[in-house]
Amino acid sequence: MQAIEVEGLIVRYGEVVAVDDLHLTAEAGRVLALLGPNGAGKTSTVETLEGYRPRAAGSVRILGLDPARDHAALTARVGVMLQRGGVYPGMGPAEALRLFAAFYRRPLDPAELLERVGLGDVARTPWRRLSGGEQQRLSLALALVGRPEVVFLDEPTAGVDVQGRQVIRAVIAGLRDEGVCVVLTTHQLEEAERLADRVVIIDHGRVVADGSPAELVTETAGRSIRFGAPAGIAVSDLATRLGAPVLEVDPGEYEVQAPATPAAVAALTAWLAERELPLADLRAGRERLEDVFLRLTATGGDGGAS
Ligand SMILES: Nc1ncnc2c1ncn2[C@@H]1O[C@H](COP(=O)(O)OP(=O)(O)OP(=O)(O)O)[C@@H](O)[C@H]1O
Repeated sequence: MQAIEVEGLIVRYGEVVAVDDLHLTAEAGRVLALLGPNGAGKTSTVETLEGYRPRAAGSVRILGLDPARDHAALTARVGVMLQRGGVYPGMGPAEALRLFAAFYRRPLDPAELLERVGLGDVARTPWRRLSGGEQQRLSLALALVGRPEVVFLDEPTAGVDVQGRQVIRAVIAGLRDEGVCVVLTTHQLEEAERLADRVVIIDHGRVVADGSPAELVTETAGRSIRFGAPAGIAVSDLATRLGAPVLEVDPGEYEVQAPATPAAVAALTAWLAERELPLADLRAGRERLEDVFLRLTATGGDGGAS
């Protein structure tokens, strides 16, 4: 059984279709990152999966249950990390965690959990005096105290410093090892690349790509050659030589729109050498996840479904 199964999900706000026939599955012991530009439908999707938003159509199963119908049963098994907030301003992390722990039958030990998220030293500091990064780590701890089997994390490392990010990454890796299904939404592609086993890119309420970070970048590997050279060089005869369009995509950054075969790369470097032009950079291989993301979401969502 998949931890999460979504089929044909549609979420509407009046006339606005925020989620449009979305299909998604997620496994236990895996970290799935939901990526998409602003307004893509990530929050609407996640809130529906959490059982806080009604759906217009489609089927959603979380641990085999329907989050709308079986909300109470799922609350005990699903952890939701909210963007800060949710804690009385005068309450310290230790007290907040003890309070939340009391809602669950088999909670984690609050003191141990505080150490795990690196808040042992500020256990008694009132919430309003915690730094943004500490508040964020407390939100994470609150989502985990009930030993959830599925966890939804909304931008878990947003506004967190480097050390704090490392703590959060380690906690997420630990959840995966314990067999928890982790779904995180993020705008930080590097974070998705680093943390997630699987990345699902959403645009206009639909899935436009789905795969491991490596699959997403290799799928598109070698479709073009990028090189850096002096800005403004005349590239029309290079295009003729290669039999493919050559564009200056940014000043001094060029793209040959042809497969990155050894012959094409050799012809390109020979052409530069004949003109004694320096080669600042040459990329014939993989795109970064960011390039994949921009390409898939820049054209109105028709960049190619998986
Ligand atoms: N309460 C609402 N009423 C009307 N339209 C809404 C409402 N909430 C969201 N929308 C619209 O639905 C679409 C999807 O929004 P959603 O918040 O799910 O996207 P998102 O991917 O989470 O965006 P972001 O990255 O900005 O958080 C957007 O066009 C948004 O304007």
